[in-house]
Amino acid sequence: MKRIGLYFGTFNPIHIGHLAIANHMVEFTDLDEVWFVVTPRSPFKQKKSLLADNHRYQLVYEAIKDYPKLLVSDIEFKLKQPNYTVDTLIHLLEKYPGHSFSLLMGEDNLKGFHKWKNYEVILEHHEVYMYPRISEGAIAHRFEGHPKIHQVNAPIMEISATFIRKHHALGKNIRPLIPTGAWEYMDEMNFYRN
Ligand SMILES: Nc1ncnc2c1ncn2[C@@H]1O[C@H](COP(=O)(O)OP(=O)(O)OP(=O)(O)O)[C@@H](O)[C@H]1O
Ligand SMILES: O=C(O)c1ccc[n+]([C@@H]2O[C@H](COP(=O)([O-])O)[C@@H](O)[C@H]2O)c1
Repeated sequence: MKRIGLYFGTFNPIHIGHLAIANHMVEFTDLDEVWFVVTPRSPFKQKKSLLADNHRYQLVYEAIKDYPKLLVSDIEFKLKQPNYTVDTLIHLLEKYPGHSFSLLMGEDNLKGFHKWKNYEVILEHHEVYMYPRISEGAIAHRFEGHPKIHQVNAPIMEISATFIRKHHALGKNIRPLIPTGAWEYMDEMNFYRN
């Protein structure tokens, strides 16, 4: 049985913070692979300056192509929007009965996890690997010491895609924040210029 860690996100665009987390998880936990699941529409997010699904997918692909244990998935492209993780997990289990699927989640997202669709169902069937983020608020009591939620001491890199999009459009050099292959594609395609 292959142990897969799922890293859900819009990746608009992918940046070195995402890559560092995915790589840390696959190197320092029992996971065999991490799959970046590119989400067409996240339930709680506005569709602001969101690049087309295939372009965000390609950016992730370019960023991870030299990392054999990291993969990208388009499983959500054909599913109903907004994309609820519980529904995608059901789909993945049907498609890959021989794999086990865990979730990678930042501490910030765990703080809002009780608002996710059927989060109890997710926790019943899947492990969560939580990594630290600088954020406000507290983790809900019900998740503290939860047997399915594992804390991983991954490095904290406080970079956001919003910052990257904004400053790239203003003409700032944000190149070090984007993995090389993804940067080349983004630059060539003129993404987020205005
Ligand atoms: N610097 C970072 N370090 C670790 N995790 C991050 C970082 N930035 C975002 N994440 C997390 O990675 C996942 C995918 O990120 P996503 O692309 O959806 O959001 P984002 O990078 O915060 O983008 P935006 O600024 O457009 O909202 C989310 O769970 C998000 O919380
Ligand atoms: O299933 C849900 O109810 C749900 C609610 C919020 C977020 N998610 C997933 O978490 C991912 C990261 O969320 P966000 O809002 O930090 O970009 C997003 O791409 C979705 O796949 C899922």
